[in-house]
Amino acid sequence: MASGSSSITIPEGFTLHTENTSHILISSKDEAFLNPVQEFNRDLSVACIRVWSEESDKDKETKWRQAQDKKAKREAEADQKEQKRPKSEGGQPKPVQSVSGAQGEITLPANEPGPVGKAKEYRPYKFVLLEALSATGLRSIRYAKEIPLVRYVIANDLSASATAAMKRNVDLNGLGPAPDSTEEMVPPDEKTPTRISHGLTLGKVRINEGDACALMYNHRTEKTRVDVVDLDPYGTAAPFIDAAVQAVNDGGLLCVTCTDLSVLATTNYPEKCYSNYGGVPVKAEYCHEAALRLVLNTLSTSAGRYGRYIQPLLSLSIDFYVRLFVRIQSAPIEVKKAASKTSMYYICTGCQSFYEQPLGKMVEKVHERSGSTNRLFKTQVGPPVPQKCTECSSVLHVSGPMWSGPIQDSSFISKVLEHLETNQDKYGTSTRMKGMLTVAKEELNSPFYFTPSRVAGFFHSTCPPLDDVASALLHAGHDVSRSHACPGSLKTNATRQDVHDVFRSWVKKHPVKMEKISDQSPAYQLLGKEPRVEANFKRHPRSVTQSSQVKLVRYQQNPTPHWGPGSRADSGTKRKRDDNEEIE
Ligand SMILES: C[S@@+](CC[C@H](N)C(=O)[O-])C[C@H]1O[C@@H](n2cnc3c(N)ncnc32)[C@H](O)[C@@H]1O
Ligand SMILES: [Zn+2]
Repeated sequence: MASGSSSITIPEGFTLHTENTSHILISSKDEAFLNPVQEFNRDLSVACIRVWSEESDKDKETKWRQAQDKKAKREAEADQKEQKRPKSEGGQPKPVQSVSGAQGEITLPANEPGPVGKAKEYRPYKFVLLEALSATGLRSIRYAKEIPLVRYVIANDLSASATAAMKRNVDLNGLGPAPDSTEEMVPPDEKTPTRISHGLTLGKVRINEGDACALMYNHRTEKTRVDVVDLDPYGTAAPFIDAAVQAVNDGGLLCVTCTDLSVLATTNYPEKCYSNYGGVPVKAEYCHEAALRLVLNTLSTSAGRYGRYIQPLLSLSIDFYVRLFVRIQSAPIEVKKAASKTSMYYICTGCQSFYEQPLGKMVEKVHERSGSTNRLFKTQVGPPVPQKCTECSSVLHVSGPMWSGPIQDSSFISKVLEHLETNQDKYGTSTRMKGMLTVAKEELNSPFYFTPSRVAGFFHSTCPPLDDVASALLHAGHDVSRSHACPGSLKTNATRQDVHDVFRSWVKKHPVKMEKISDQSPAYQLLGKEPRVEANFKRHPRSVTQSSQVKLVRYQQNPTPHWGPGSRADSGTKRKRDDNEEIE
């Protein structure tokens, strides 16, 4: 077992790569893909899955204790009844004792243990994780070593050379089958159905060679579902999403990477974005947030087909990819709400104002007599805007449909930050993790961010300081936050007209040379309107938040030769590189 790299013998033709707790051998034949730059993605995933597992274990323990208390109470009541029955009917009075449970003081027969005494102690819930596209197995190995509640990880890859590398790496880290194990297959009572377990090794990381979708479809029944699915493909995760949303247990976690940002975050390939994600991308500075919302829309609509819905916990746009963590649950009423969390957006080609067109709405009606709430699901009125932008009269483009609901869960993110606070030394990229998570935690969930410099560009004006713009919006009664997706950006629940009014007020104090502005230009239209209220630029106390103090490291400071999503390894699955998978 490799506890420290010094004790490892490196075979000829291999080099040792160490990331955090784990070591892998890299063959000179380039047989499995590894992108060292993705250490941040793997660190973040270890932390998020760990926090998710500890939180879901706490929930399970609470439910278990409540069930124990209920059971004890039921048994106590049954015994009391028994005592009251006349002896002639076989009633047996018993001496009694009192114990405290969550339900208060419970009276139990003295010779029977109460909830505490009886308690088979609560055993923490150990979970199963499936990494559908594992390559060298580094990610799976780290999960198995660094997340205490992991029962086992199923590490899968289609490529024979990748699974050979994985086997070597799993053994190197001491996570393979026990040396005395004679079994070759996982027993049938395990989560893995026997029909797919052929060739699946035993141990804490169990290797499967096969197609990711076939494996996940084999885990879609309630009995065979796993707790966490991780998709970290080349390019898009789209082909794997239908299978993945079915393979996750209720309350389980789905982690998704997509590196095809030239599809998701530019308008160079709208047709491809539509076929992969069922939505059309945005041409505006907030394209990275739109990319997250497009992927969430795919997850939501795919889950909805199976009576399931998504709860986004953390959605990050990082370097050349997006990484999302969503909880999957089953509940018909929540599935019905999905259309009202989905919108098309009309995006102005002149000033990037956006106009939201939700696809559905939910109307709640409280029944007068019973007080019960009836929920009705309706279509939406539209369009939300005339044919031209009401701010600058430019043409509008349609984008979406995409997810318009919350993209961050601040209470989940706070827990990940708490975990990080006491475990900073456990992650090589903890400074960057803290920065991104702090901004994401405070991020407003309403779309979309803007940068004062870009808006100033539309006005042909000087650029007001970020804090001045934030203060003006706060004084006007709006909320503001930063966005993790773009340094120097602001999010607000104010409309673009409100934001533009702030700039119109700014321009009154910092005049623009109108002689240089054509009367046909968007700037002329923007400047031609009077602000409805004069902005107050005095520093607002809430303009300085925790996240304003974070220097956002959006791009890796020293891009290495591995920068970018990388190309496929020279394996059995090698195919021509898809130009759309890399963002320039
Ligand atoms: C980007 S790499 C995975 C990197 C890995 N998750 C990590 O963190 O190092 C993608 C892997 O997916 C595998 N792959 C591609 N298509 C697949 C499929 N349909 N089923 C299973 N594996 C597949 C490739 O062989 C490759 O090893
Ligand atoms: Zn406009």
